[in-house]
Amino acid sequence: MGQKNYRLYVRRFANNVNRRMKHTLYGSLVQKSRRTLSEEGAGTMMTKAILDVDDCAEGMRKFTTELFDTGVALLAYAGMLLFYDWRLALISMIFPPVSYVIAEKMKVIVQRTGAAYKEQSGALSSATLDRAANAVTYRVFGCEPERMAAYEENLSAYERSAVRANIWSASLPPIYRIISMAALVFILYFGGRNVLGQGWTAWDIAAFTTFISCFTRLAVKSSSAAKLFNAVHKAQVSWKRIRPLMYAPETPDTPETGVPAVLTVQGLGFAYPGNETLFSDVSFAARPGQIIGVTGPVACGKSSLGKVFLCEYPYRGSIRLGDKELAEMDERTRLGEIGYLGHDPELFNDTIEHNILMGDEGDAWEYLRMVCLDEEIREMPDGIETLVGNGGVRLSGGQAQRLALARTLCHKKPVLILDDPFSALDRNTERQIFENLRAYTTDAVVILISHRRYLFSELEQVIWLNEGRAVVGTYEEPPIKNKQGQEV
Ligand SMILES: Nc1ncnc2c1ncn2[C@@H]1O[C@H](COP(=O)(O)OP(=O)(O)OP(=O)(O)O)[C@@H](O)[C@H]1O
Repeated sequence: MGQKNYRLYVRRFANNVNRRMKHTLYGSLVQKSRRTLSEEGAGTMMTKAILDVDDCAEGMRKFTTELFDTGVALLAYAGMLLFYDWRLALISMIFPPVSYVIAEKMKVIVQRTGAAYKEQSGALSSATLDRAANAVTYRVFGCEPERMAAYEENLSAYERSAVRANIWSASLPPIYRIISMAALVFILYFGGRNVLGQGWTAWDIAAFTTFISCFTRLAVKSSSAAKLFNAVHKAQVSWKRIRPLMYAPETPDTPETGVPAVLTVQGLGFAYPGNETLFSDVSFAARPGQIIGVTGPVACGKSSLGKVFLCEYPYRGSIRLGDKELAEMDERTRLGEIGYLGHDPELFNDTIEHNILMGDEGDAWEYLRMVCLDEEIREMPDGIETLVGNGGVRLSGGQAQRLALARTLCHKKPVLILDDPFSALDRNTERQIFENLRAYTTDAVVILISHRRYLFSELEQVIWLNEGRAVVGTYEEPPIKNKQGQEV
């Protein structure tokens, strides 16, 4: 009973450790930049890291349980054997360590096949995510058979690596046990001689059977010790791999929102690392309540100008909020100053309400009204409790876009960067939301990036970007010309 409780507690403890480690892991993966995640392959990274956490927790559990079970029992059995016939005991006890040494040598193969299996398992997760996310595109463009073949290849590679890894990890323990048990041949021979009175010690049949029984238990126990070493070693290797990810996220969930201040941009220039300058010498100032338009031809750098405010890459010149330089703020302060809505609505698979409030208290309807989405949501059978699906797949493009805007407005910051928030909307809806936006952001600077300009005549300032140059003025000012002298 006590033994059962002990095991139960250890298992519970290991489960808690596993859960906490995964919590930390998700936290630290979420903190990684979008660049790192896409370079390393989010699916592969997640799968490998999760399997590593499982191995660590399992190694720890086995170590804690078996150390008590196996260690104490082994000592007791060894003592008994030595008591009955120390010479025969020493001969018999050579075999279990031999099986350890062999297990140690074979570990390389077990680990190599195990690592290959994890690698394939990660690749399969990425391929599955890719197929699920792009299924419609593949069907529409008729690439389904090729993608299917590529997926099948991944699946076969996964099966092969799983079989290989399992064969090694499942077939070796019985072999170790056979090696440990090989000592029985000696026990039968020398023990028989003891019973006949010709051996090292005088035994009766009871001593003989007790010796065999003790040795059998010792061999069985020592094979669990070999398994234990394997599990602990596996845990060590896994721990080494995930250790860099095992730090608690530094950024708290909800940074405090900064106070409204004048935004002053001076001589701003930007280039992606290793690329040519995208734009330079952008200067403007904006007071809370102003909406600044950013426009220009395709790929001129509009979105990049918006992302500069996220400080993912260094910029030239200066962006000041009040008297504070953006690049010099710590991450937490900056998150409290800058709100950002990119092209991708980045909705998560939860209810409409949760997608807006993101765990905060508040009335989500207020923001749904602001983005003219309230009536459509009211007509849905589950209303504000409707689950939007991964990435908002159960909503139309325009609904997803407005929902993302509602979320950004719900978490208003002194500077709001909105990258093409109206691209999927009709003109009337766009105008209505624009008016609501203006009324709601009297205490914030809004940077409105868009290639649709008919609302721009109502903006205080417009930044025209083209071929690396920027002109800051109003909508009425003549547009800048490109290198061929044509108007943009
Ligand atoms: N992460 C990046 N690394 C390197 N170059 C990039 C990166 N992101 C964008 N670019 C390049 O920067 C240029 C400007 O891209 P950006 O998305 O800012 O343009 P845009 O004006 O917003 O375009 P659109 O009107 O199509 O939305 C493009 O040539 C693009 O290829």
